Amino acid sequence: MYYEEQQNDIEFERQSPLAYNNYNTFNNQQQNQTNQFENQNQYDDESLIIENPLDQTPIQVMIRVRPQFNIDSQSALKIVDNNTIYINNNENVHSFKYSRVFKPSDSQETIFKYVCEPILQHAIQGYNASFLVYGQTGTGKTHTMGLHQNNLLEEPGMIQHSLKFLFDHFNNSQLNPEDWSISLNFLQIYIEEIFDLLNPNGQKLQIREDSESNEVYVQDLITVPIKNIDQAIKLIEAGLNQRMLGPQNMNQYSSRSHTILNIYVNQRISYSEYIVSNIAFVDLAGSERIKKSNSTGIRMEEAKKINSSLSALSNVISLLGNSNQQYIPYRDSKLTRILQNCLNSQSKISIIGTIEPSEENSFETQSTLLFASRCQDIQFLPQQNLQNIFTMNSDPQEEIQNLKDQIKYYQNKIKKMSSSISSDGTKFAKQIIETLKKPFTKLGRNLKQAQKMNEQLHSQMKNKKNVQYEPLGLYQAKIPFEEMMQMISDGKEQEFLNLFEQSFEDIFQKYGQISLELEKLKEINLANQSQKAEDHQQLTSSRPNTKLATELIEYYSGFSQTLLKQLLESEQIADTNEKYLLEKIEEFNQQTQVKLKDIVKKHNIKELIQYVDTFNQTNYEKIAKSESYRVKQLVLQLKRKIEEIAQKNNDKSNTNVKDFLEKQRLINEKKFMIKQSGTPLNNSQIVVDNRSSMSVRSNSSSNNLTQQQQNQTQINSIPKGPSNLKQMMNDLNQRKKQQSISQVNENQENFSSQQDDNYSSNNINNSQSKKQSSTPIHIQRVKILNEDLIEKNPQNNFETNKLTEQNSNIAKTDKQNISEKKTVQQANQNLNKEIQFDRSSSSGSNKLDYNTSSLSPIPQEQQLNSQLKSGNFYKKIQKYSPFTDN
Ligand SMILES: Nc1ncnc2c1ncn2[C@@H]1O[C@H](COP(=O)(O)OP(=O)(O)OP(=O)(O)O)[C@@H](O)[C@H]1O
Repeated sequence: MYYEEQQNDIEFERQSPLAYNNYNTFNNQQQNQTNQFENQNQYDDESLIIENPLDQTPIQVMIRVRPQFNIDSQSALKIVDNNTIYINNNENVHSFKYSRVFKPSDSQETIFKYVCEPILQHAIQGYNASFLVYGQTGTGKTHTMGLHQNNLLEEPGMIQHSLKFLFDHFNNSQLNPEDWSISLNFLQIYIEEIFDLLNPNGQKLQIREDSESNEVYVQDLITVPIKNIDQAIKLIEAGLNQRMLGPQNMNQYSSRSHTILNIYVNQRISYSEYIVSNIAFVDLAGSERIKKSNSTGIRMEEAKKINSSLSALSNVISLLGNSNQQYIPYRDSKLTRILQNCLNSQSKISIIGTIEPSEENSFETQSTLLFASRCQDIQFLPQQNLQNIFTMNSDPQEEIQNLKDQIKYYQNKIKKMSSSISSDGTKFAKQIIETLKKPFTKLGRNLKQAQKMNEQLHSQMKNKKNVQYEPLGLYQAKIPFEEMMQMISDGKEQEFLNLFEQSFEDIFQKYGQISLELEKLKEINLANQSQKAEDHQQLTSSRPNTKLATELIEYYSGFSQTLLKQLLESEQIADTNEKYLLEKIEEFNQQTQVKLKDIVKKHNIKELIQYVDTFNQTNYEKIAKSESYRVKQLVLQLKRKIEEIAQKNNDKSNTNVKDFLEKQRLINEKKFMIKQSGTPLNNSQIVVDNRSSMSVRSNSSSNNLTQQQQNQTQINSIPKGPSNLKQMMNDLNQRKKQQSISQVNENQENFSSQQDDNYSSNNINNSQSKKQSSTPIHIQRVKILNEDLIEKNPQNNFETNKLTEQNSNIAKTDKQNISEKKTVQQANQNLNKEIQFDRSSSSGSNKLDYNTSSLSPIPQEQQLNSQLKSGNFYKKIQKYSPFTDN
């Protein structure tokens, strides 16, 4: 029964893709009456939210747009509403519709609420479910899943939220703890081989099928029962350490394998009955074009396998929705085979295509959008070619809003960062101690040796005559590491710093004492002429100074390297040039060593401590803040961009308004003049009253001359002389000319005279307005000769309107002309491309048999548009497979 309902849903969508919105709204209305899931009511305001997954289609396809990192690049995307997105792929603008389009500002929590929660509700009733993230490398698949190795708890994604949801659900349920359990396994498919991420011995695993239940399973894959979310996180963390990552041109930490985390929910529903549901979280490897990523060798092999398995996945998913399809090619790839239990029409499948806005990746973005469309098995909605209807981001307010959203997102990130700085501080202090432990212990050992040696010398001295010498005391220094650690754990940072400084000073004082003592011994020795040469030798070489100095330098460079490494790691996002980093480390080490050697030589403990302090402080601050600094910079840049856009918009609208008002004024005057005359200029005889009056007489009967000739004659017959109107017309002509020049300059447009001619012959109105506007008109006063004629004669009215129209054309800027020409040119180009494409294509069905030369520009454009509307154009785009490297 349920299956039948689902099939009906699918059929409905297939028959009427356009009605998808209505269907959802209708569906929501129905569900509102019988909504079993009270806790989902909070999303009722969103009309297209999945309210009750049981009544929905098995596949939900969504798009998540990542924030744009490269803000210098133009955005190729426009999110129209919760379901629609436009992409501008440089040639055309295409529209796509999905169950949901998530904006860059949508949080991880929002994704969980909309994508996972309804499906998990379904899963805990015993159904299988799968969540898949698909997209170009670096667009946020791993982020969406929450599988970034060091961020499992800091930026929880779908997995962490889902685990929490499941544990919360069962802990608060009526079920006895022994009647439910959750377990998980974690695997990766790398170059078509399966590896268990929870089993470090790295054996390749095989897929098997249970002969009785026909269930597919991975042999020897370890499934671990988990009691709480902490255990789960630890397991996932351990698994992620084994995941295949590869430095990829497009993403530094690119995942080169498909990763599948299976969560199994077991529930005992009666004395003898259990239900088990399998929820699969699939982080697909990043799709990429091999050419663009410059992959070679093993990377190329990886990329090929990734692309072919993604292709198989797309096939399987698109066939699932087809009720007539008997055979689903699960065996085409390991990915589809493993997911067989969750990828079927009885399970819930949720696919998120991840994309990013920048223009340079628009090709890949379009591939993801096409893949997603194909998966939802809903025919593409009629693809409007929106070219020249709107320009991407043409609305500055919208662009500003978009940037503001981004700022909000980054400001939240900064807030989070600053709250984590103090915990970073504790982490950092612990690291310092760990780093210090070794060199301090060594220093302690050195001191012991020095003390021993000193005692020896002391006894030697004692035996010598005339020597006045008292040893200074014990030199052994104990560093209270345990105590320090405790202080850090208790958050007593100040106390720790005091103790640290004190111990440090203590050890250096002792070091100083030894030096002093040895100096003294040396003096005595030298004073004692009887001292043998070898005694002297022994004394000098055994000075612990050198040893200590070396130790110190070693310790400091080790320590500083650790700091530097952290610093550079946090800066890596900003600069990933490895050579540059190595040089920086080298330079830094040299500087530190020189400085330290210098300090050690001087035995200046205070300076040394000071140096360490400032060094630590500046570096620590840098480490802790470099990331937030980067983000702050980004926010600043975004704000500047907003100002720029607002400024531009202001300037533009100001000039637009001024221009518009001026033009309006001139046009009105002209209209007024014509109205007063009652007869259009081009169809009347103008009688000039030399005593500053001019009469216009209807001339509809005297039509021997062509319209243009008449105009010209009439205009030429107007006596030249200064007047306001003349001035105005001249001004208008002048301004139009200037506007046209600047417009042309601005757009770098160069139309050949040939094109101009062609164009003007096809556009009489424009050519006339051009000619009229470029001819100075000298009118002093216009007098109506025959008012009645105009009122009574419809022909005259028509002509008046026509002239008014022509005159208003004068005020049309050349910009419009240019853009119209552009439309025509572009349409021509597109059509030519299409025709070429079709000629080279073997498929005859879409073949266009246009004779380009016989077509005037405007009909060509119409044909192209109708072709686009009928879907032919789109079908061709569909032929492109996102996985083949063209
Ligand atoms: N929605 C988002 N908001 C903020 N940052 C994001 C978002 N999506 C991705 N990122 C950041 O972008 C970078 C790349 O994301 P991620 O590694 O998740 O991409 P991916 O698609 O999994 O790439 P690959 O396929 O190469 O593994 C990461 O630093 C991640 O934190």
